[in-house]
Amino acid sequence: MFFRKKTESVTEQQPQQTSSGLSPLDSLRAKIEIAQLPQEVLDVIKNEFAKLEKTDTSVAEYGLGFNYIELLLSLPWLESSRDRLDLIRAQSILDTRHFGLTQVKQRILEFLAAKTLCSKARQTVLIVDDEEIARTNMIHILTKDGYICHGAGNGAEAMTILSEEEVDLVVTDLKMEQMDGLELLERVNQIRPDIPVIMVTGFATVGSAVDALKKGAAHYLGKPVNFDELRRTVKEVLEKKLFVRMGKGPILCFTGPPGTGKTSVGRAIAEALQRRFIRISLAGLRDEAELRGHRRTYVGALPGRIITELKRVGMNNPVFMLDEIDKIGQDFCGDAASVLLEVLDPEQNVHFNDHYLEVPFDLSRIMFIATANDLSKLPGPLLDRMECLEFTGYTEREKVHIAQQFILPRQLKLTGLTKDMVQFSQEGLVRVINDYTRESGLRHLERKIADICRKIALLHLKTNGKNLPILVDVPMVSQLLGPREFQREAAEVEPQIGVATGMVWATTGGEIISVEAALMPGSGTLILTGSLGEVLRESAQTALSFLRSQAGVFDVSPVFFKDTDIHIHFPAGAITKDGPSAGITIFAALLSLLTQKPARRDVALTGEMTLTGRILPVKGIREKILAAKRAGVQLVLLPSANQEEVESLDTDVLEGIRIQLVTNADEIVEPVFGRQTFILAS
Ligand SMILES: Nc1ncnc2c1ncn2[C@@H]1O[C@H](COP(=O)(O)OP(=O)(O)OP(=O)(O)O)[C@@H](O)[C@H]1O
Repeated sequence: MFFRKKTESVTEQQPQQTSSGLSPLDSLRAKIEIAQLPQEVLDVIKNEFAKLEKTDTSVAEYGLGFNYIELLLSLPWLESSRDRLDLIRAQSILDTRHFGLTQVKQRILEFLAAKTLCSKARQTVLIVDDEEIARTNMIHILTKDGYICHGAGNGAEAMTILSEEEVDLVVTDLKMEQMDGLELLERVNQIRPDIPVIMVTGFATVGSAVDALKKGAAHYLGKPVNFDELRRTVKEVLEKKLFVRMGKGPILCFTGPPGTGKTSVGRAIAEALQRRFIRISLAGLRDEAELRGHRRTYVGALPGRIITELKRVGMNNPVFMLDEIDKIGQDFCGDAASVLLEVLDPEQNVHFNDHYLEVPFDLSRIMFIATANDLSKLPGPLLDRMECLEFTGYTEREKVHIAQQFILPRQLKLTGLTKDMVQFSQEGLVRVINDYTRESGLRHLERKIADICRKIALLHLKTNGKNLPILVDVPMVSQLLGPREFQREAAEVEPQIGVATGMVWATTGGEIISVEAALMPGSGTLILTGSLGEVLRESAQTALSFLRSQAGVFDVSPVFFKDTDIHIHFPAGAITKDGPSAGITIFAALLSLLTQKPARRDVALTGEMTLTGRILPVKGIREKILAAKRAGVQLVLLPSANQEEVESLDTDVLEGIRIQLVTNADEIVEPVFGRQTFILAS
């Protein structure tokens, strides 16, 4: 056996001889000899291999060292796919895969346009050499490769050119009159640290090379210059710079409720660019080591998920989606924001340190996209670096359209059915959307349609293909999916005393909540229950105080809180509720309770309330209106300050629902309780 004892699980997988007849060690040596890797990685591998040769195959370190070298050899250090920067094609891919999302698509195309221009701009190289022939030859070779080249005979001339021209790279001789290469390097580092310098010299010694690299040279070439090596090095250094430049700018972060197309748009971007696509979920990530790997000294150490995924796809420039970045575990061990910034920031991720690898890996070529349902959960420094694109919930009409155009064809294909075998009526789809799903996105709708397709496939086989095509209309939907799962709760319940309908924004999109208030003998205590955050508790206090201070205006007893307790409850404990936007709904529930007048349940409210009864603007208007429509609400009361947002909404969103804007708390009385229900004291 090749490995024994402690590394038994590794042992069994390692053959004594490879299929080529070589021992595993010889086979590894052969792989190292032909490997095309960056020099610093090769150095580490060779070092490690030398240790391996001296290690007894029976000890655990042998297996660990072997696996380590194999991993280093298998990573895509230099393998990148060539970007296809064709905007018309990108637009067509985005359009054929996704309905709507106009603003998101537009922003993505702008993003790709900037990248296209950036990648097409010619880069400029400054060649500094006192030997005219060497300088001219280098200029000739690099000009042929498409670079704009300038020449200088010494460091001083080079500094003049640098002050006048935009230069991307300096290639300089070491020994020169007036100002030599090292001094030039130091000056460039001081005034333009973003310009890399490649040092070329005929007096190549290890000492001078180390000196130049220590002072910050990007590379070191011996003289006479091997032109192939020069071209390769210049290309490598400039490409790196270009990737950093292209990667600069904000990181895209897709936000919005689940199932609104964030992941599939990410996939479409990868397809448009012809890059590989990786998606990892950060939900519940607890330990920095899951991203960055464990140090090799730990038993069972492994590289982190980023490196593991790069190895899997074999390219170093995929579109990498960091899903649910807002759901990193609360008990994260280490500083989540700084790890993510190190991964995402092109300035820092050029030298990404995976603890297992020990050699920095360059992540700057990767196009990272983050997704989040709730931006408020993101640490500030991280949020600052991101450009957020909002994916909003879909209207019923949009859902029907997407189901017909995208989801249905996909599900029919997956179940082996065709359009000739099964047809969905529009009403059938609307029934599925309204009675079997309650969501902003399309996740459950897709699941329900898949469910129907599977049932029809079974029916088809049982009946030997008779009764084709099967029409999925309203009765068929009920027959296949059983009793409806959701009710239009606002439309179908009677008005009740002490209960008002509100709209809240949750990470799953807009939601309808009912706020319940009850009065009981007590000592003037306000009891609040139902997964409430601190801000919401304060809103309840404010609404109560406003009502107490204005008791006469609203025709309630001025001492209603003397020998009583008031309990306000927010059912649907699973939705965590916070934020000030329920203030006006709490007020409506309290007013109903204290005046003993039932509040209309098909009127939904949202708005922050001040102690003087003013109604302040709130967020998530579109999502809240969509949620109200899903629940069968007839009239929505919104703060007047949200008027502009309401006016910018698509007609599709506003169809089938009435909107009334309100500025003060007393304006809600008539719509919620009906005309002349009780008299407001003037
Ligand atoms: N505008 C759209 N056009 C066509 N299909 C869509 C659209 N939006 C979403 N879909 C489809 O809905 C399904 C769910 O989308 P996706 O997985 O991308 O959602 P998501 O926003 O990433 O959800 P989560 O936040 O849960 O990860 C996918 O099958 C996707 O193709």
